[in-house]
Formats: sequence, structure tokens, C-alpha cells
Amino acid sequence: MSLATREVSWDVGGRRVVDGVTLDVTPGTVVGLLGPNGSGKSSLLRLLAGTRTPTSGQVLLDGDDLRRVRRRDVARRIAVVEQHAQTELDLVVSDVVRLGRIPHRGTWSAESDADRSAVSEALERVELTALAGRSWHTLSGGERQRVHIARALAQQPQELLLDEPTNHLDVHHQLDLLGLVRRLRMTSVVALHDLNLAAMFCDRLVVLKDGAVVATGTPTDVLTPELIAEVYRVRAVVADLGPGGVPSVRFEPGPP
Ligand SMILES: Nc1ncnc2c1ncn2[C@@H]1O[C@H](COP(=O)(O)OP(=O)(O)OP(=O)(O)O)[C@@H](O)[C@H]1O
Repeated sequence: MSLATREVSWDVGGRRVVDGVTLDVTPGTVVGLLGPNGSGKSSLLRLLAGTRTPTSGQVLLDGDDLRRVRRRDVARRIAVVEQHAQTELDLVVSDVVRLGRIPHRGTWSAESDADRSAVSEALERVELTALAGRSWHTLSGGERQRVHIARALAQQPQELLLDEPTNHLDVHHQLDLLGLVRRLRMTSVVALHDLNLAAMFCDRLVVLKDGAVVATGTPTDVLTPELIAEVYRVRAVVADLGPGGVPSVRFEPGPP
């Protein structure tokens, strides 16, 4: 069952930002959240993480209303990588990754072997072991992004929520990161702008427009020239040329 929403809406500043979204994320699958700037992707991810409370409707974790699940249990289950995540503290890379272990430790308990191995394994998975002792402030944008992913992995969550995780990453690390998310077989919801990456790495796509779901299904079902024109106001040619026959999208100049 994992994560689901039932007619969930969220209003802020007198506006409806998430509008009646119902979705079921099948355990172990990767769901891509698509939609133009301001369509409500980040807001929906925050509702799924329980860091925003719905104005109406429900977010469910294993069938239980998220509002009734203890914060600590949510923190153990769900890891979030926010867009533009920053840290003001002068920490080294391994300290940032270690923050992912907080939900698993008592307030005063010392770091366990399980904590240490989760941190080193997470660093290895994002190819940052060599930078473990480096100060956060000296890292490039892409390296910072990967440290945040490592922090989420060190949390050993069952659900992983990622807001534009490929932002800042070069092509190698974009493919690597989404390949990793897929291989982890965690229940993942990933907001993405790149339609080709979404087609390559997501089992299902959910497309938002003005906070509401306008399409949902497999990449082949969803990524049609008509949908892209309607949602993004862009002309596109879609071919079944991507790896494994997934759709490959090419954009064309001019109005749709
Ligand atoms: N706390 C807030 N106060 C006022 N408006 C907000 C707040 N949070 C979000 N919004 C507005 O809600 C809308 C949806 O924002 P959101 O960040 O969820 O969109 P998004 O699809 O993630 O966009 P992007 O692709 O640009 O990251 C935007 O118009 C945004 O300005």
C-alpha cells in the first residue's frame, strides 16, 4: 500500500495550490511527478512527507492518515530531498550524511556500527567517499546535491521523495542517480522537469497542471505530443526510440 492520497488539496495565500489529487504509489515503484513551474509538484511532495497539512482530503501511509502517524515513525519511513536544500552549519560531508541517522538514534545514544556502515554505504553509492572529510561549503552544486541524496539513503527509508534531484547534475550523474533510485526498489516519488529522464527511469508518471492531475499512467501512455502541448505549451515529436522502447521526446520551436 505504502503512500497514497485521497482527494488531497492544499490552499495557501488564498489560492488552491494542490487541487483534489488522488494517487496510489505501488510499493517498490518509481513515480515521476511532472508539470510546469508552479504546478504544485513540490507542494504535493511536502504533503506526502507530512511537512504540510492538507486543507482537505488525506495522505495515507500504509492506509493510516499521515496526521495520525507519529512524527518519529514518519521520519524513519520517509526520506526527503528538497530542492535547493542548504545547510548553514559548517559541517563536513560525512556529518551531513550522518544527519540521516537521527530518526534511528536515541537523543543521547552514541553512533552504532549500523549508523557508521549506513553512512559509509550511502557515501559510496553516490561516489562521494573521497569527499567524506571535505567541508560542505567547498562543494560544487552537483556534489552538494549528491550529499543530500546520501543523507536520504543513510536514513534507510522505505519511501523516498525527491524534488528535482537531477538539478545541478552533469549527464553522467543524472543517469547514475536515477539509475540508483530505480535499483533501490524503494517506493519513490520524484519531481522531474526532464521528460526523457522521466520516461527512462519511472514506472509511472503523474502530470500536474494548476495543482490538479491531468494525466497518469506509464510513460508511453502519458508522454504524447497532445499532452505535452496542453501542459507545457510546447510542440514535441515523440518516438519509441528510448532505451527499452520508452518514449523519446524531441522539442520543436514555435507554438504548439
Ligand atoms: N508558502 C507559500 N506561500 C504562497 N504561495 C506558495 C507557497 N508555496 C507554494 N506556493 C505557490 O504554489 C504554487 C506551486 O508551487 P510549487 O513549488 O509546489 O510548484 P512546482 O510545481 O514545484 O514548481 P517548480 O517546477 O517551479 O519547482 C506556486 O505558484 C507557488 O508560488
